[in-house]
Amino acid sequence: MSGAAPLVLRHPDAASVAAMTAGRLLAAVQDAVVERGVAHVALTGGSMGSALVGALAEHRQRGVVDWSRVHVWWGDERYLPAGDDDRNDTQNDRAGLTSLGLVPEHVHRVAGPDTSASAEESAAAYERALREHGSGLWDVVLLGVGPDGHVASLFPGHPAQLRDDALVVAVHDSPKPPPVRVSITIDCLSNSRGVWFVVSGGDKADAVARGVAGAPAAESSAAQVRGLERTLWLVDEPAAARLV
Ligand SMILES: O=C(O)[C@H](O)[C@@H](O)[C@H](O)[C@H](O)COP(=O)(O)O
Repeated sequence: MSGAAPLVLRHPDAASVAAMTAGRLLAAVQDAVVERGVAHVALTGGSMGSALVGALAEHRQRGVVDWSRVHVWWGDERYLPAGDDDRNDTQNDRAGLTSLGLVPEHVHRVAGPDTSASAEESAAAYERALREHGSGLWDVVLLGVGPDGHVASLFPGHPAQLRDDALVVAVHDSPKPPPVRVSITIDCLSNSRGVWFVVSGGDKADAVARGVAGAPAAESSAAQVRGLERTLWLVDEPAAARLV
């Protein structure tokens, strides 16, 4: 398994994971903007994804970042109309994303059925946007982790999990509702300086242990993703319960 070995950072609870990750992300984004003039971050859905955005929006030091130079993307999106309550970007917006000072053109949203004919068409469009507006290397990819070890919309044992013929794929019959999604692939997620897993809750303890240990793909999508420079597992104590 190539990439940086996982580094586990334990926190007392979910709020602490979100707050500490927000501080780390501000620093990483500031470094990227100062060093390279731009930062590309892939956000995650789920409760920890929105908790992180909320912590960013409330962070007293959020103003240190020139947000006009930051591009945000989503590691996955539910294939639902723009503004739908169950979309990851809608939930992130409501958590405070739109208060950061991002340039709307740098907030790269996945097309839903209201602006695309299919999830496949939406995935192809998102891939084109990545190739055209991305930097070829993520600065930070943020990933929540499901109890089954899924990340983004890549589920162990699902046909889309190990697709390596595209950067972005359509996902049907998702075990986690809603059933149709668009997801960045494992290879593309791994093409990042940093991959940061943000995980809380005892129901994730097995998934965290398998992810950190490098379990096979049939048991863990998380274990297949590592950053080129850093792989961080930002977890609370309940989620760390099965770590040796
Ligand atoms: O679209 C999604 O559902 C998310 O991207 C998904 O991958 C999420 O990150 C995990 O299911 C963890 O979700 P929680 O943090 O809510 O447990």
